[in-house]
Amino acid sequence: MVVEVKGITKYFGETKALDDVNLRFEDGEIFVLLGPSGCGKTTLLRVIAGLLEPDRGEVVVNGKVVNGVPPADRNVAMVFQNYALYPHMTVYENIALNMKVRGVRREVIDEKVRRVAKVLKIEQLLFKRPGQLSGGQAQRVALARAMVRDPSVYLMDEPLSNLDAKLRVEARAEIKRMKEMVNVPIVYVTHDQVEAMSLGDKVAVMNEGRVLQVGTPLELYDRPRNVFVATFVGNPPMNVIPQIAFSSSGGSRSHPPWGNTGWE
Ligand SMILES: Nc1ncnc2c1ncn2[C@@H]1O[C@H](COP(=O)(O)OP(=O)(O)OP(=O)(O)O)[C@@H](O)[C@H]1O
Repeated sequence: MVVEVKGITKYFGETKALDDVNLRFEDGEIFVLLGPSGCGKTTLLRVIAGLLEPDRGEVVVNGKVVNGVPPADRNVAMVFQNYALYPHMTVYENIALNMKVRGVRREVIDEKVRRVAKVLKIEQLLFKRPGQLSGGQAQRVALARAMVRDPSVYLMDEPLSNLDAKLRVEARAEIKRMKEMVNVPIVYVTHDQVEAMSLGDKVAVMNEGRVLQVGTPLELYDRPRNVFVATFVGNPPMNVIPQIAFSSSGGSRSHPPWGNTGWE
């Protein structure tokens, strides 16, 4: 499965939430969208899911343009920060619901629910209700519910933000384990650069609706293309030292030493 976004631009009134975004998400990779609040990450996920139509550009799944295809027919699985589990159903019923609605046979449903419950270590929770679960357990149930669907792509919007630090580390390991099993792209939104660097196979750094750089965590860390990426990525953040710009030929200064800092 390959999911691509090509030249995606999206306005909300005067606000340009996305500005000519081009990305390619491939099988078996966790692709992190990293950027500050309001940079357009969630909007991009919603465009991929079909919950929003872009003003310009295309969403392409396995070579086919899916603009205009309703969300229900795009076969995407979304995992949000509020897990949106149905409180009146058991964990088992929550995980099984989508398959049940699609008319999957009961034996097949049972086999899938139990298999995924084993991977995510929630077998002992299957007959509890969401209100009886801790945040970490509820988060695993939400992941399990997404995993049984065999989607073309997983879209995850800060799914771990409600967890405490220790649980978050464990949950990241679970998402990595999940990646080994599902073999479709996982697009993962976060504003937390530690999460991005530890989870992402590839990371796109976004700001103000634009993608500033795409690379592996190491590439972004070692060779940031601009000051925004350099200061946003890495912990502790990189120090940026103003440099006086000289022209390369003739030794004459292109800027007075007290003036231009040499970077944007
Ligand atoms: N439904 C909407 N109506 C109007 N403006 C919107 C709407 N959704 C998003 N925006 C604006 O579009 C821009 C991008 O928002 P988006 O939610 O995609 O950012 P984000 O990077 O996901 O932020 P956060 O990390 O805070 O969720 C913001 O300026 C936001 O105010």
